[in-house]
Amino acid sequence: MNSAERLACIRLLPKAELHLHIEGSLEPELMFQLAERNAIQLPYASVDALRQAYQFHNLQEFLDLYYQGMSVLQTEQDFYDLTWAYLQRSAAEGVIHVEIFFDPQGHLQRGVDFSVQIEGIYRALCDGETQLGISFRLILSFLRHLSEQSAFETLELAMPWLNRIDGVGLDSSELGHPPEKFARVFARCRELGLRVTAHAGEEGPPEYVWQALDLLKVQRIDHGNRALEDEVLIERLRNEQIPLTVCPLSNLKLCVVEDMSQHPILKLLDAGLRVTVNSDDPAYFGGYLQDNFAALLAHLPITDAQILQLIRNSFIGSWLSDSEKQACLKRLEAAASEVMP
Ligand SMILES: Nc1ncnc2[nH]cnc12
Ligand SMILES: [Zn+2]
Repeated sequence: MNSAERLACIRLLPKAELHLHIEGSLEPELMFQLAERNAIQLPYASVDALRQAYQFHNLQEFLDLYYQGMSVLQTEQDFYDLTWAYLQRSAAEGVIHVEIFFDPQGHLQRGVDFSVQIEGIYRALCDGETQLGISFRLILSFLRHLSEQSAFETLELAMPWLNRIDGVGLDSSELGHPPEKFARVFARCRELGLRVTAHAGEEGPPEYVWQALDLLKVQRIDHGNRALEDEVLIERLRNEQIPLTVCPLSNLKLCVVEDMSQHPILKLLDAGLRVTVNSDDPAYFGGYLQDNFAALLAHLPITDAQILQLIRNSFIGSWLSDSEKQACLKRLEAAASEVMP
């Protein structure tokens, strides 16, 4: 099979996405529409001019535009439209389960209530479940460049909504904001029965991955690329089968890797780690899940068996119940035996 045929097969396989910032799925076209609807002036003349600006040399340069972009999200309907657009795209790519982050502090700082955010996102997720057959988990992500106190205040605001929130994450500027800064917040979240994950080892050193595991007691690591610099850490991740939510196009756009042919995903997989493929901020990084697989196929000697393992891992590493995982894996194997015999 050539790459186009293999990609067509991948599209037909049921998949899960575990690392997706809903604000990072805000396409320039929708950003302009929402800006007009809310009478907000964007500092770009056109959709094309905005897309042109998406050239980043590091995480911070991206984050500056990401926070600026989300300023158009004002009403419950805006959050609904954003989430619904992501779910429709994902359904078209064979995604059947999503675990998405939202960044409440990025909206609270602009005066948008927690209730506005979660009502819109959650209504779209429920519609996605009934109309598109996509199950979901929702993850509240704390911004690590803000204080521990701000994270605690955000958690307080989330308390009335905990029945809709499955877990918490940690994102934003990694360097200089080690996981240990949030050890007490995460301890409280775990006490509340929330699942926990954290971005670590994207730009930050292996030490941040250790801290995420030992101090935050995370069940997953978002990114984790730099774990490869520490053999003992790799052994720990392998022994405990900690899922890594790897994001190839994100890593390329943020210069975490120089070239897709140098992406460490196959090394991580060959080391026996529970690696998954994800799109992170697809509107900013050049594509959704399918585009990430396309990039891997185009630049790495990835086998069908490795592709299947990555997709299996997306269900195994998810926060679905064991019986839900088994059902998804069964669906995957049935589809695989038809399209990838
Ligand atoms: N890739 C990323 N790393 C850290 N914080 C983020 N927020 C949105 N995308 C992010
Ligand atoms: Zn991320």
